[in-house]
Amino acid sequence: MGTNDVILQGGGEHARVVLDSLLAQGANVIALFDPKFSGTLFGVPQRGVYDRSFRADAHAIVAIGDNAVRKRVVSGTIHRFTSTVHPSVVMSPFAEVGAGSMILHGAIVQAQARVGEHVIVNTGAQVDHDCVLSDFVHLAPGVILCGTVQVGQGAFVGAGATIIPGKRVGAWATVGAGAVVVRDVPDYAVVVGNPARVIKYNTPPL
Ligand SMILES: CC(=O)SCCNC(=O)CCNC(=O)[C@H](O)C(C)(C)COP(=O)(O)OP(=O)(O)OC[C@H]1O[C@@H](n2cnc3c(N)ncnc32)[C@H](O)[C@@H]1OP(=O)(O)O
Repeated sequence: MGTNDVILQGGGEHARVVLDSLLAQGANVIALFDPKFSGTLFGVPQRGVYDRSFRADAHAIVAIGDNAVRKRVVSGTIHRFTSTVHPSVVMSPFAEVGAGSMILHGAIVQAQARVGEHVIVNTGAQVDHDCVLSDFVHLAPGVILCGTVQVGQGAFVGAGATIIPGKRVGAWATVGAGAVVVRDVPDYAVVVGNPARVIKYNTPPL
């Protein structure tokens, strides 16, 4: 019993690295909830559909990579949220990380960066000084955010993309893998290439 006890919503691919991160931190992960899975994952029981009454004292993380799905599942979760920061992360003591966020293996979060709630900073991603990440953002592996970049709610930045200082990625926008963002990205825009250009627009999430 106690605040070190954690449950995960989600049992798929992203949940594996989140579970790995929590176990490396010494968290006591007591259950995974996902209707698609049963059995165990890394020794943790997978209990199927989310049980709102299960161990109300435990904390939760929604370990789902898709930003819109993660937002929806967060709104249906009544457990209090915790976050995970893998021990290999370089985290400035002057950075902030919100509840439910996942700062994964080898990431760097620099001074005065502000990471919102339910954000994923994936393997080896770099968030430099004074960046602001809104809730439900996902930075894929190897992303580089230079200083003072802003990323709007629900935006997804693909693997290895770079965003130069001071630019803004709009809400629910998508930055393609390997893109170099040199000007602001509008809300919902999908941008690719170097320099990144808009190729289409995402549908706003329900
Ligand atoms: C641990 C983890 O794995 S976390 C997950 C990490 N995942 C990623 O980083 C995935 C990033 N996703 C991408 O880059 C995708 O290609 C997206 C989201 C940009 C576009 O995907 P889709 O909407 O399916 O677009 P689609 O594949 O139809 O491509 C549309 C056009 O853009 C081009 N394009 C797509 N992605 C890129 C890219 N990253 N860079 C340059 N051009 C691209 C395509 O070649 C195509 O061009 P064409 O119309 O001339 O043929």
